[in-house]
Amino acid sequence: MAVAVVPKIPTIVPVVAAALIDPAGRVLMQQRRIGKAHGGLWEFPGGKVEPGESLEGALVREIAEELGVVLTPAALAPLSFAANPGDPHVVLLYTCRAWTGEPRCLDGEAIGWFAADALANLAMPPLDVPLASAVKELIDRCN
Ligand SMILES: Nc1nc2c([nH]c(=O)n2[C@@H]2O[C@H](COP(=O)(O)OP(=O)(O)OP(=O)(O)O)[C@@H](O)[C@H]2O)c(=O)[nH]1
Repeated sequence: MAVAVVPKIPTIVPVVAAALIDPAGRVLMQQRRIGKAHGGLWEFPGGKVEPGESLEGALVREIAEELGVVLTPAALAPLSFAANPGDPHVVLLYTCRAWTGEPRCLDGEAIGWFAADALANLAMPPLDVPLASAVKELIDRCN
């Protein structure tokens, strides 16, 4: 009897990230520190979910660490996720339009606010390309 060979995949690493959208419809992006994986590329702020954390709890923690702002949990809305064969990371993207404080660059190389049309011009990790498109579509519909 033939036995199906199921290719093994690396253990999945869940990553939560946030598209902070301001009242003008601009999106906050963060440039990764030079020297890290994907260094110098622009991504959505966030990071890996730690054992025992909820997705939203991890996102609130990461955003506080990276930007010094407190996200309003009720304002977090799941938008999309992205994964690629061979890459263990799965990025789960939320949008958020309400937070407390002024975002500051505490962890990345730089942060910036970008119009939806400008997102496609940024150099990004591969997983962020479809996520940025989903954010642009949302903003084009809503703003
Ligand atoms: N935060 C974030 N990470 C992303 C995005 N897209 C993407 O491919 N990643 C990848 O997902 C992984 C997240 O790792 P991270 O380094 O930000 O997470 P962390 O803060 O928990 O990290 P640490 O373990 O290095 O301290 C990185 O390999 C990163 O390149 C994104 O939009 N946001």
